[in-house]
Amino acid sequence: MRIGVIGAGAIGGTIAALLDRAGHDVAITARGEQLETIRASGLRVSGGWGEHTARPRASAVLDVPPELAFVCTKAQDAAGAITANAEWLAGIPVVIVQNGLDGVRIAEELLPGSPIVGAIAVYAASYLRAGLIDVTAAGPTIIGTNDPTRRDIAAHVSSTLGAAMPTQLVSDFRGAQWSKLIVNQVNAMPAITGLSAQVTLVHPVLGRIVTGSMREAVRIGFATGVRFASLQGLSQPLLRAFAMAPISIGRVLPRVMASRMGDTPNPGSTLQSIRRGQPTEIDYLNGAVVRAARASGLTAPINETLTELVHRVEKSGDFLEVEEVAAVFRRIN
Ligand SMILES: NC(=O)C1=CN([C@@H]2O[C@H](COP(=O)(O)OP(=O)(O)OC[C@H]3O[C@@H](n4cnc5c(N)ncnc54)[C@H](OP(=O)(O)O)[C@@H]3O)[C@@H](O)[C@H]2O)C=CC1
Ligand SMILES: CC(C)(CO)C(=O)C(=O)O
Repeated sequence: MRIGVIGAGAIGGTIAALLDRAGHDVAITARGEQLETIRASGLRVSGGWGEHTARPRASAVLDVPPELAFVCTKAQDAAGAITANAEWLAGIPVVIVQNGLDGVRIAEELLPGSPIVGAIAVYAASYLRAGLIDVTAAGPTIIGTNDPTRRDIAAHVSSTLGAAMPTQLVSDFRGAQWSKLIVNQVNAMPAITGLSAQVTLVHPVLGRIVTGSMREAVRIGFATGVRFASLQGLSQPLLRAFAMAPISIGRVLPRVMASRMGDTPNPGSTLQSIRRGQPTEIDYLNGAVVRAARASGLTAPINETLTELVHRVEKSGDFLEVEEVAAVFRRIN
């Protein structure tokens, strides 16, 4: 099948390389050094699913019509990337592989004639340098749609991608997005401190703050009627217990999440953006929790503060020491 992958970073690069290995005719879009390198020496993926170097067709915007496309940019770049490729995306199934809550809705607004399918990566990948991606923890890609008339297209996407890497089809995509949003509470602290997700989750001070932000996000989800999907060890009953238990017991969950991440230090996709001097996706992660809270007349002070601190590091380029982070959170408690 002719498959377009828009944005060949950590996730798009993995999807493109593995679809190529599965025998598909893959065209990618990329920019700058990434585009030059992939054109010159291909796209190499290593780690969780083995080694493969793909030599996909590579351009700044698609220049051949795909039969299926994956949009794999960070949330803040998706609208621009979709608009730039709209000519070739019209009328074909478009899969939005993105964290946060808004990706599918925005794509549906931009591409009213295309069936949009949502995807959530439940694996971890690092964009090490141009043309080189490392899968640091393998896991499935969750595929779904909230539109019952699009379920057959979601199933088709799941079986196509499933021949290249593990997929899981879900009926409640919104519930899966919210569960992943809770997992993505692990992203902010590495971006603020420069430490790995594993280190921050088990850290006595930082891990307690992350536990607080996760509990805040879960409570807001419940208050706004979310039914959390079972994903990465999280489930509706577990999250209910997590939100209600004393924080000392709640601390167990981030520790379990850290152990599930394996030994390779996981910077998370947000710290990877900071390290490259790029804007982060934080307004679509902790920021999404803040917006959901406001829409229901609630507040999310921990998520709001984490969002502000990530923006501070984005601007200054300087990570915060643990004591500085602790002092900020003492002020809001
Ligand atoms: N990395 C991970 O482990 C995981 C990431 N995710 C999620 O997956 C999504 C993608 O993240 P990730 O792969 O890490 O992000 P990356 O930043 O590694 O990759 C995004 C790529 O999109 C490119 N891009 C942006 N705009 C355009 C455009 N208009 N045309 C062509 N290319 C473009 C970027 O290029 P440039 O560098 O030039 O900006 C970059 O190469 C995010 O929502 C993230 O939260 C989910 C689970 C795990
Ligand atoms: C869960 C995690 C941290 C995996 O890397 C992720 O989704 C991300 O990096 O955005």
